[in-house]
Amino acid sequence: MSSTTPQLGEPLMQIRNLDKSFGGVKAVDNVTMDLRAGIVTTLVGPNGAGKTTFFNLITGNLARDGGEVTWLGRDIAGIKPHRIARAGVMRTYQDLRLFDGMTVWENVLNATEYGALPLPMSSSARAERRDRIERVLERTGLADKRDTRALDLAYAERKFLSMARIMATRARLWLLDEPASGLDPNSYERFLTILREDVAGGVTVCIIEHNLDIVIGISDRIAFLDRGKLLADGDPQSVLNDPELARIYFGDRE
Ligand SMILES: Nc1ncnc2c1ncn2[C@@H]1O[C@H](COP(=O)(O)OP(=O)(O)OP(=O)(O)O)[C@@H](O)[C@H]1O
Repeated sequence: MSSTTPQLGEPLMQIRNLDKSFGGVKAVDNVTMDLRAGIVTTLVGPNGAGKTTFFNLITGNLARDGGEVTWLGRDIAGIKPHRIARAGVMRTYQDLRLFDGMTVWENVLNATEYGALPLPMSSSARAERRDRIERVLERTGLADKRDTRALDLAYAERKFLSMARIMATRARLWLLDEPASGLDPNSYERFLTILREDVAGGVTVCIIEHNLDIVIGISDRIAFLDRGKLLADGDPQSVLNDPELARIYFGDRE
């Protein structure tokens, strides 16, 4: 897939009338939204709202029932997840999906092989990639753990390894599924710093998050899903101050 260079605020990914049902459950119901260059969009909503299913649909992990998803103007229907990743759309998973028997270094290296890199690589490209991984390990606090197996890392280190895998690629869109859940305050600050730096460097982020402090701390825009439907999509204050959405979010609906 080729790539063009959208300017700040232009749509990178356009999602139109996206649908997915599991049996009788409409997990994603006619969702239309844009993910715009350089913008942090937070997906919020109660458990079972369809947030992870939405990610699975736009990364090619699940086949949609209907609707359209374009990346840099091209329809990505039927394209395999690894090819969508290579085109610049990378994700994390709630359950992280690290390679537990591989070291930190090997986990990150593996991700760069699925990221938006031209293959095969010249020796200078390999050296550049090595430097990039070094820098990412420094920023995520994993430099001293490079030879440690993922299995032997602490909880927060595993979360950062899943971030490092994305950071080391040249992905332009990061889809993060609860990346900060359960982090201690120091780790959380490190996470926010990384996110802010990389967004300033041009990365676009869509993040699923339940913690409202985090949502307020990072969002340019909030998309609110409930029972598969996109109920709101706008600036953080207007979404968070909507009493009806608060009722749904906090479980006090009629
Ligand atoms: N593979 C599947 N098979 C059947 N039903 C599914 C499947 N995946 C999701 N669902 C259902 O689709 C709906 C949306 O689930 P999804 O996991 O996308 O919600 P979510 O907003 O990510 O929830 P949470 O915040 O709890 O992670 C739920 O009713 C869920 O039970």
